[in-house]
Amino acid sequence: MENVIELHELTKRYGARRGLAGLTLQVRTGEVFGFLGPNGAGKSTTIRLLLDLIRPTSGTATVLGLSPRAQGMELRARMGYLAGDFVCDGRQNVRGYLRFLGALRGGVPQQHIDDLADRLGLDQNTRIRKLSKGNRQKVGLVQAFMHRPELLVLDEPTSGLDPLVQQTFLDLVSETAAAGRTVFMSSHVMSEVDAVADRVGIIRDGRLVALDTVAHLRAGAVRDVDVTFETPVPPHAFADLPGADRLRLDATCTTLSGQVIGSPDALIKALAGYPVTGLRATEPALEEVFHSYYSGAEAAPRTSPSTAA
Ligand SMILES: Nc1ncnc2c1ncn2[C@@H]1O[C@H](COP(=O)(O)OP(=O)(O)OP(=O)(O)O)[C@@H](O)[C@H]1O
Repeated sequence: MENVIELHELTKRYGARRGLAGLTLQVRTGEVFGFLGPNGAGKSTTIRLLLDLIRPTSGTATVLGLSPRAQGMELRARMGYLAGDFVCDGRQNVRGYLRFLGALRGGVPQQHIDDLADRLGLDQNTRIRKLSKGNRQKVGLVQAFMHRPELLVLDEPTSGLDPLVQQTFLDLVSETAAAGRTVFMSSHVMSEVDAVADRVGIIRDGRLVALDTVAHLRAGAVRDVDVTFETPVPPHAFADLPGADRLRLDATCTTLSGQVIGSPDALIKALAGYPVTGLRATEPALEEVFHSYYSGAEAAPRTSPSTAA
């Protein structure tokens, strides 16, 4: 199966409100797909439609080759799901609750549960209602991963988790993908999507506004650079570089500063002809690329006030 999720012209209206407006999207087997978008964009609506928790107004969704509506039971056994508003029965302790869910899924080895709980730092002896928000979220993560499903659908999975646990979560996602399984996760945290996703879809007002590989998005991202030279370089030394209008040589011709879009390869090769004493380059600001989609602009490079070198 090439595509684990296939959405075709999926539309959901809530009365007069629009939840989704004709979403067409494919998620490939074995990829980590990051689903991004501002508040109210339609991420949770999409995810609920995948699980048949709500029904579309029109359009179709196919998950693992099955219909969420007609084959929901089979589908849920093969999926792991973490809801954005994960709630669980507060009376049980964590171990009892996870065992119960494992039994519902046809039996999950206790070792899987214990390993996940240990890695996430979740005490299974605590009563669920006594858990903090972050620890409840860990319960949600364990139950989503514990049966090693073919497809994980995670709605805002790191909400409430501290940075160390977030990193453990990212490791779990990477290991899942390495094992050939698929992860579809919504997120507001661009850095985590940047860290683990193969592809990113950005949704706004119920529509897909961008769909690309993270590598490709990064190729259009901006780096700030500063270079200092031991002796002055010719005033037009870098004027022929692609994007040279974003680079500025100072009056003494000993400092070059500005921005590079995408690969810095051409700049590095041009610098090799001169005595460089200092070089600073920031990580590509992928967040800016995302934000340009969020706010409605195309992913155009930001405009620069700098003058040509
Ligand atoms: N049960 C509902 N009744 C009415 N409108 C709804 C309902 N659920 C969602 N909506 C509307 O549908 C749109 C999409 O909401 P959705 O929850 O899918 O967005 P989201 O991208 O998950 O947002 P967030 O990041 O805030 O969780 C919003 O305008 C929201 O107000």
